[in-house]
This record gives sequence, C-alpha cells and structure tokens, in this order.
Amino acid sequence: SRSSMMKKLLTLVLITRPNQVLLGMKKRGFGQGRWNGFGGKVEKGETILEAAKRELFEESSLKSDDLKEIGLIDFEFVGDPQILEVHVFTTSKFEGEPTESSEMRPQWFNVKDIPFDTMWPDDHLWFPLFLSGTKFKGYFLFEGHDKILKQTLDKVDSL
Ligand SMILES: Nc1nc(SCCc2ccccc2)c2[nH]cnc2n1
Repeated sequence: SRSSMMKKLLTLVLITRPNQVLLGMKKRGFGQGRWNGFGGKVEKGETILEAAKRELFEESSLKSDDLKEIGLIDFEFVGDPQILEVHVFTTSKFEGEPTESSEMRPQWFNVKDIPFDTMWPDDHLWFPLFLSGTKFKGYFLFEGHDKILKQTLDKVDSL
C-alpha cells in the first residue's frame, strides 16, 4: 500500500555559469554511463542541504554555500518498493575547480548542447524549468532505466 512505500532521500546539484551547466559522467553504480548533476544519498544525522553540499564536494571538489532548492522529483521503478525522493539544487556561486573523482568525470556543457541522449530520459523535460529558475515538482514511473511509463511535472511556487 502507498502508506508502506519506502522513500529514499537523494540529492542532485546542478552547477551553472553563464550559458553553461556542469555535468559529471557517472563512472560506476546507479546511473553509470550517463551525464548527471552531482549527488547521492542523505546520511543519518545530516540535513538534505548538508548532504547536497557534501556530495558536491566529494564528487566534483566544488564548494558552495549558496545551493538553492529548485526541484523535487519522485522516481519509482516498476517492481521496486523504494521510491527515490530527489531534492534538486542549483547555484552559480561556487569555489574550486571541477575535478574528476572516483564517481564522476566533470565537464562544462553549453546550455544549447546538453547531452540529453546520454542522460536519464526525464531530464530533457525538467532541465528547461531549472535553467529558467522555475521551481518544479515531478513524478516519473520507470520500467527499467530507459522507459518512462507515467509522469507528472508541475511548476510550483514553493517546494
Ligand atoms: N537527473 C536524474 N537523476 C536521477 S538519480 C539522481 C540522484 C542520484 C542518485 C544516485 C547517485 C547520484 C545521484 C534520475 N533517476 C531517474 N531519472 C533521473 N534523472
């Protein structure tokens, strides 16, 4: 039943600079082989924002005290009771130089050349919202990692 559904808290950070977005090529694990923002699990004893900052630093060597939550996306996968609740953050204020980590190989992309063909199939639907500073809430039901069976995506005033 929905009341027994399990939610796993995750973070996703998208760093921008004028006309560009920083993405990382995921080298292993969940989402391997796809470009994505930086993120991962929220550990016990840390806030979602603290987790976003930590994962950003661990995966890219960048630091930011200006992360702003811009989106909230629930991902469900057929046959898996664990729903991923992904808190999406963005900033254009950061310090450091993007550096490859064990998890991610960072690269700047022009906004007009985002590699959606090697990203999760939902991304091209909500990237335009985050890039225009529009807060959003989304839900995507996946079959496997490539097929979206059901989706909702709404602009919101507050998350
Ligand atoms: N962009 C995007 N990201 C994710 S998972 C993001 C959260 C995460 C999870 C594990 C390691 C690092 C980051 C997605 N899942 C389904 N569509 C998706 N789109």
